[in-house]
Amino acid sequence: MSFIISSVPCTILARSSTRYALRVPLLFRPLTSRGFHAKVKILQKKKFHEPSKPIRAEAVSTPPSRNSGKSLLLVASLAIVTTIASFLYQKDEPQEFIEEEIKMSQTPEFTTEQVKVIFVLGGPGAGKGTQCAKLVADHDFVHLSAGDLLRAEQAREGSEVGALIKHYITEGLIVPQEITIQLLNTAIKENYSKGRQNFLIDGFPRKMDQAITFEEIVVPSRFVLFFDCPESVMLERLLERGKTSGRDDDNAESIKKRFKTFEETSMPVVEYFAKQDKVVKIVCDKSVNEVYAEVETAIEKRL
Ligand SMILES: Nc1ncnc2c1ncn2[C@@H]1O[C@H](COP(=O)(O)OP(=O)(O)O)[C@@H](O)[C@H]1O
Ligand SMILES: O=c1ccn([C@@H]2O[C@H](COP(=O)(O)OP(=O)(O)O)[C@@H](O)[C@H]2O)c(=O)[nH]1
Repeated sequence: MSFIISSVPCTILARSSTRYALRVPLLFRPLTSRGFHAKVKILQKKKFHEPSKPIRAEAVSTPPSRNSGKSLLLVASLAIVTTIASFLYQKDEPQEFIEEEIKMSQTPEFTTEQVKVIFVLGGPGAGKGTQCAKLVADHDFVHLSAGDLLRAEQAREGSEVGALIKHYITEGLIVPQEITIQLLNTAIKENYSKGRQNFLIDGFPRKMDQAITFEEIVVPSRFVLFFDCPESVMLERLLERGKTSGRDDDNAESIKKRFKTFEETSMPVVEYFAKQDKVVKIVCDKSVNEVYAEVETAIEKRL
């Protein structure tokens, strides 16, 4: 098997860590696989548990007794061991996973003939879900909303990542790509096995790492529908949606955070695809049907 570590363009690779390049192929494993769970456990530890205090700190605060020569030696040894252990703990992956990851190739799971993906991007409340629903009603598309998949996983009984997802969504942050891409990849595979080939991937990718990883290991996208909408319009729509959506993040505080994340983290993704001439911009501050007319034209031209 060839040892291709990454085909990411150098400029992008330079911005990401080497460990990122090694990490990517974990996503080929099913949601229940050992590798995925190991990765998720690492994520949970990183986000929700402070590393335990080194024993050294407690030892120093205890005054040594007179015949404490041996104890001091023991404490010193423990301090060294603890420091080494905590250093190792901070390192993400156990070595065995890194080695396993390097061995896996990075050919996308599907060709662009097998699976046609349109990324649907735009700020929160821009109307992505509304337009996707209309496309599904009129055309042969599978609509995969990354947010819906994450919310379903969050609500799934026994999910090991439910709490983690809830935290990220409420804070308006982007859930680690390992989770989202795994969910999308599984959904695409399931639908492809039933003969479905056209996919609207709604609200994804929202971060550069997701964009690169998905195209490298799942399938390159055909093009991007980008819903361009003023924040004031999105805010009004989200607050209205919040009255009935039951979503944890359709409230003023979360919305503010989501806008910030969109500008800082997701707009660079739109710009990245725009440089590849893959973005069709849709002005969405119009009626649903007017927006839809533009969307249909774009689909006819680009798919
Ligand atoms: N063109 C539009 N004009 C007015 N309201 C809209 C329009 N498009 C969507 N909405 C409403 O705005 C809210 C957000 O739309 P939604 O499709 O859920 O956005 P997104 O998926 O981008 O977060 C929904 O309540 C929806 O009914
Ligand atoms: O690829 C994704 C898509 C969504 N989210 C999270 O899910 C939330 C809701 O996304 P969704 O697309 O459902 O709603 P929108 O904010 O576009 O209305 C986002 O704010 C993120 O916290 C994420 O982490 N990664």
